[in-house]
Amino acid sequence: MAEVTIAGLTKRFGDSIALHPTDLVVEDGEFLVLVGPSGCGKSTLLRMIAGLEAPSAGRVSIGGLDVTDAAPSERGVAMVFQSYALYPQMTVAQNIAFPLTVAGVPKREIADRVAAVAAMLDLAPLLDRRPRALSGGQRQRVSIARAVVRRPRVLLLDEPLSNLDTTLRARMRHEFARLHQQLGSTMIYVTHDQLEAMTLANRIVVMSEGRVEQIGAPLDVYRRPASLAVAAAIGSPGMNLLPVTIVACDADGAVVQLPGGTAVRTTARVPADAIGGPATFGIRPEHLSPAEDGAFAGAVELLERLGPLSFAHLGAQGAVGTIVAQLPGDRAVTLGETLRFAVPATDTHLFRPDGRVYPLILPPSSPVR
Ligand SMILES: Nc1ncnc2c1ncn2[C@@H]1O[C@H](COP(=O)(O)OP(=O)(O)OP(=O)(O)O)[C@@H](O)[C@H]1O
Repeated sequence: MAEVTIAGLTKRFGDSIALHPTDLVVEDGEFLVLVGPSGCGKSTLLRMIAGLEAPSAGRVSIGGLDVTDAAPSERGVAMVFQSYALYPQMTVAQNIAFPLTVAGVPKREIADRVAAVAAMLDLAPLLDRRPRALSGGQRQRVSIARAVVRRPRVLLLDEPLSNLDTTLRARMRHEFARLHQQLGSTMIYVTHDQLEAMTLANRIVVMSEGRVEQIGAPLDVYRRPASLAVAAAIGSPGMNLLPVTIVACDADGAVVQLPGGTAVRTTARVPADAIGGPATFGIRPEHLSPAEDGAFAGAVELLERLGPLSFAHLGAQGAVGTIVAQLPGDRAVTLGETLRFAVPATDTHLFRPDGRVYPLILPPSSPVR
């Protein structure tokens, strides 16, 4: 078993707090992704699990054993970093074998294990090469092979793809998904790339300013962000955000006034004392549906054609940045043209002034789309 449990884990650097007290249970065999903006504490949390950083408070257990005071080598974990420090004078096979050689594993077993890992990561034809004769993606695969050859109970990955180009990143994302299926080991993966988080994770942990903001399955977090910080971290292009005034709330939810004066319905439940007050209204680009008589209008300032779909950037009064609407790829659009969109109440989000989301009113029978 390699469940990872952290309890009250905290890290201070002098007067600043990199990680506020945090509790988290990573299930055995789970692929957990820590995501969030630069400086939010992802690497610090990972390094404390690895034993590379000592916590200021709190405990770390792996497989039911408290390892808080154990050396990194005694934890049964392996870590893959963004920069893959391979030994230049060694061949690929020797690089992969290195941790086993150091541990005194018999030569015959080393050869078998290196061959098995090389086959898993498509490195077999490259075993006799030196690192300088490899591409970036191949080098990163060697560093992953070197980590997994030890058969760690937990594999920790800190932005392992951030030095690679887009095509290689996509390919390596598939490799990680496959590797996880084959190894079945617990994986904790740090990234600031929400696409990696969405596609790889069993569960995402969204962090902001040294705190866990939300934990959940990728689609649940995408559909129901618990705060503005989560809405900003998950989704590309991001959620459209507009400052609004709450004008009413009835059994179906709150009605808000957009900066241009238009009233829009939401399914948010707000307390009576919030009526008349400010809030932040959110809607994702794919939920602004073109409609002649739609409540929301904006002039097209920029059009990004991606092929199957396009993103129209609209000038909109009071918006945080431009408003982005997703359109069919073949939709004819002229720059400067004003487009109108319906704003379906069930696809809206409403955030309190402190950034937390207002709860939603949904009839018990209605499925969460
Ligand atoms: N050794 C250190 N000494 C002082 N402050 C540190 C140290 N390491 C990290 N920090 C601070 O702790 C905070 C969290 O850093 P951390 O590296 O965990 O963030 P991150 O979310 O992994 O960011 P990134 O995506 O940029 O790697 C940051 O404010 C950082 O400046």
